[in-house]
Amino acid sequence: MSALLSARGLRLAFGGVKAADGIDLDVMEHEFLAIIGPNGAGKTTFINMSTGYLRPQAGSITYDGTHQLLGLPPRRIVKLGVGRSFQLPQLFTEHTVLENAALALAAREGIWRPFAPLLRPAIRAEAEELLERFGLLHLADRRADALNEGARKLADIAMAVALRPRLLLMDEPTSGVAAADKMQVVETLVRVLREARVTAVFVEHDMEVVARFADRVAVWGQGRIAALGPPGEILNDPEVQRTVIGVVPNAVA
Ligand SMILES: Nc1ncnc2c1ncn2[C@@H]1O[C@H](COP(=O)(O)OP(=O)(O)OP(=O)(O)O)[C@@H](O)[C@H]1O
Repeated sequence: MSALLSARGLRLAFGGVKAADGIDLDVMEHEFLAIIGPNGAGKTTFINMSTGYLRPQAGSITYDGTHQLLGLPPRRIVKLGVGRSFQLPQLFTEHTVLENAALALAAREGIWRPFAPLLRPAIRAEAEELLERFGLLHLADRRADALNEGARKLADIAMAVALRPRLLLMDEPTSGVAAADKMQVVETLVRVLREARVTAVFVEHDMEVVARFADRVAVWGQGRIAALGPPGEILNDPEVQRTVIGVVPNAVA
């Protein structure tokens, strides 16, 4: 496996707060890498720096061996194959799930006229196929603001997947999802992303989700990576259990 994303020496301070204090990280092609850590550790900042939403004061982020991401605007980074989802889903709430999917596909194709996408049979068919993969086809005609949080999160990630990313960075893909729905959402995500051979980085506070989803776990603490390794090792590390505030990790097989 080779590194798809390589971060080196990332530094970013907001006043006296060091949100990134020397981040070195390789994300390996096809892996699912979880980022865990206490509130304010700099997890979202790393995603924001990798996707063009924040520019570090020092360091580099190389994508696919050749592309230097720093300084590129978010849209260019998406075009290179780096997608993201946000903690709060970014759907067009007054549109249906099918319209949202079609709009994402149309954006990928450079079609920006509102409503036109669904008039194109090829886009409509691809939108339906996308929703089918995410188990959302039965909700195609539902307005996005009428979905429960689990479906909303999946629909949001479906829009990111519509852009055909090679690397997808997800900020808390299960936050706000009812406990009863959480594992179903995770199972769907794992299946779709594995099938599409997408490399995934995701920030997560639920250690059960991390144990189920991650190949490796990176522990963030005060802008630094405090530990990195397989979930069985990291989640059972007493130091990690102590420092990842408010989380008592379940035993991992
Ligand atoms: N745009 C900004 N301006 C000022 N301070 C910021 C900005 N973005 C982040 N910070 C600060 O940087 C630190 C790291 O924030 P970040 O959101 O990356 O943490 P996090 O680990 O994602 O936390 P959480 O788990 O609560 O989402 C925090 O102290 C935060 O207040």
